[in-house]
Amino acid sequence: MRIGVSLEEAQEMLLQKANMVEEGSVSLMGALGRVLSQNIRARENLPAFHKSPLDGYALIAKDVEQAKPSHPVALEVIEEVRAGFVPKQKITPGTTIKVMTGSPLPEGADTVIKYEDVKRTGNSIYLSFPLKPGSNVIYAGEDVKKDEIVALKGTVITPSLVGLLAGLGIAEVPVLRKVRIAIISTGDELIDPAKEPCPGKIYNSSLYNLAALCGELGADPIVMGIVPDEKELISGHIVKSLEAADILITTGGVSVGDFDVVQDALRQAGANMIFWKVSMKPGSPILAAEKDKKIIIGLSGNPAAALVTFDLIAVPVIKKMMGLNRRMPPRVTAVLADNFLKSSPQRRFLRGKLQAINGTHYVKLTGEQGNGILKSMINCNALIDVPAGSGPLCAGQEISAIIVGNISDTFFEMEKEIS
Ligand SMILES: Nc1nc2c(c(=O)[nH]1)N[C@H]1C(S)=C(S)[C@@H](COP(=O)(O)OP(=O)(O)OC[C@H]3O[C@@H](n4cnc5c(N)ncnc54)[C@H](O)[C@@H]3O)O[C@H]1N2
Ligand code: MOO
Repeated sequence: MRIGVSLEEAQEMLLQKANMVEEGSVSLMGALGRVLSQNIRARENLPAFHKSPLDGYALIAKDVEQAKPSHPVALEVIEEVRAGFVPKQKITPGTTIKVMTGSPLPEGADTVIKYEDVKRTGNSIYLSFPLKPGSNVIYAGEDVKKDEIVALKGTVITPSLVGLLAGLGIAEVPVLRKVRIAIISTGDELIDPAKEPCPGKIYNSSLYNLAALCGELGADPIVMGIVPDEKELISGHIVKSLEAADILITTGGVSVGDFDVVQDALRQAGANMIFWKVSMKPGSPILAAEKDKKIIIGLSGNPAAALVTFDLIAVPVIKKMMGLNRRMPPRVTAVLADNFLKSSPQRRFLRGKLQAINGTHYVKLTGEQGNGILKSMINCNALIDVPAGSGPLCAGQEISAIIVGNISDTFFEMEKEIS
């Protein structure tokens, strides 16, 4: 076991060990938010056939090249075709077919003119101006060409992709199975928020917060509940969790107190320790272990510390298991909007809100920064990365921040394929 690693070493060690879950498929209606396990290639052109974008008449442009108001050109209407039906006849010189918006372009036609621009008398229409060949035609493959890759494996299925796949006639989508994440909260002091308050006890906030974060990521949280600070009990829950889940997250009991027994419980459960303690604040006592190729991350009990380390260390691991190409949170350079008067002997992450004001990125602190403060996690979308050895920070200075949560990270980086 390594004791006292950098954040980047911790991330790298766990990413190397994380395994992607298996591939499956899902029907298109349930595909939103899932991760593609294969590139999606169009089997057909979209649209599949040339069609009319107007209610009008399909014709051969050459037939009307001499049309003028003083010498209108007449064409014979030989058929009418509605959207959803195929013309039975072919257009030959001197003829036209009445079409509706979305109708297939009749064979032989190269142009469409709208109803309002012709005069109809009986079975004839009269045009008083010429049209360029190809006017008012939607061509087959104009949107997507047959065999074109429309979505990359390792990306999340968005509502617009669901729409595009439907347009391409793809009803079953290859995706990775949802990652199952077991969550255990350790601590004699914890009670569920549904229980009556009790002297000395506190409500278990982290379990709810972490389960919500797992759900937001697109994973399935398996809530194992509260386990008292007893090695045997925790060890039993670790074994049970790993039978049901792909990865286990615990909170509490990772420091040096008499009842911080998670490390012993992991050993008793047969897990091998990977690291303990990361040089950062908050969340430094975090530990990681492995059993049967499954990763266990023990977050510190302090709620904000647990959440910050979950974002920075657990999320990239979970994203790799989910099959996502982009695992690491994006980083931005921004201007600090507030003073932060404490020095930072150790590397520190401050909770902030990234905003763009008149084209400049600013990060405003979201409130008190104590390791148990929950309120400043609300509205936190960025963690300011304060290097070890920094003095007080002043409003207006340039800082580096890591984007967390569900701000679309496509905003920060171009998508590329990872094979
Ligand atoms: N002698 C030392 N004491 C501590 C050190 C140290 O280096 N030497 N490190 C401190 C730091 S830093 C942290 S962080 C904490 C981490 O401790 P644990 O991971 O063992 O966490 P607990 O003691 O179990 O809990 C800490 C705190 O958080 C509350 N808590 C725990 N779980 C939850 C939950 N699910 N929901 C809400 N609140 C929770 C718990 O009641 C404690 O107040 O250790 C320091 N101590
Ligand atoms: O990890 Mo603790 O939250 O550094 O104070």
